[in-house]
Amino acid sequence: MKTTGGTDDQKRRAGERAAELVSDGDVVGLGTGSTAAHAIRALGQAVDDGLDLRGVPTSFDSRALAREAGIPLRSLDEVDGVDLAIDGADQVDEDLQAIKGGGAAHAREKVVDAAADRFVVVADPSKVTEALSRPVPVEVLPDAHAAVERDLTDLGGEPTLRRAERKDGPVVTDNGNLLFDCDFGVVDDPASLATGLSGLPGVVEHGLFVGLVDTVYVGTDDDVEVRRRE
Ligand SMILES: O=C(CO)[C@H](O)[C@H](O)COP(=O)(O)O
Repeated sequence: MKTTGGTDDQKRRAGERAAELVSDGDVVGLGTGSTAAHAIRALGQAVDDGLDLRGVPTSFDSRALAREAGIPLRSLDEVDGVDLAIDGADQVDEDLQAIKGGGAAHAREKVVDAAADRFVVVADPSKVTEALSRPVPVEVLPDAHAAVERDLTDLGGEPTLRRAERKDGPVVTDNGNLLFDCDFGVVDDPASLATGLSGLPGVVEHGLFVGLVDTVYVGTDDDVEVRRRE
């Protein structure tokens, strides 16, 4: 369930500008998706030019891309901390609360992004909204999917099992789990919905990122707009 209302140029501007934040010696969380990919490629170029950094990938795809770009990689348990994480988002509101998981990678993304001293979202203008309203991705243990589906409905959502596009059957995440996209309409109180979702047995992780994002880089047609959490 990918959305991509913005242009590749807008995404590239955001990703490349965020990559400039990385300093020599940094450990960098490498996000997933088409916008974060621009940051990964720019970091690969910086490594080529002599920058010393280690990347912590958030998904199968970001690992493959970073490897191809020549970025030295580490897993989260091999580093003492993460200086900066750069990742995309499906929607981000005025308080820098975000919905992620369009690429089904939000569980690992949340672990890496939350571990970072600074978490920067890179986005195009189509991702910026007054209030979060996209369906929230919810990763679930396969054996629990029927029970979680009922619980999500009880929470006021309309869950849809995400199905694979080029295979019969559901999307299976990098962690071997299933995924619901759960429509809650406009999310008036993301923090309380996040608490409710985290409390459901069988839920591995949900795509609401509340209180985690420090800065958003929005690539426009000719510049990058920077939004910071107050
Ligand atoms: O959360 C994500 C993956 O799980 C992505 O960061 C999000 O879907 C944005 O992707 P893109 O930059 O391609 O629009």
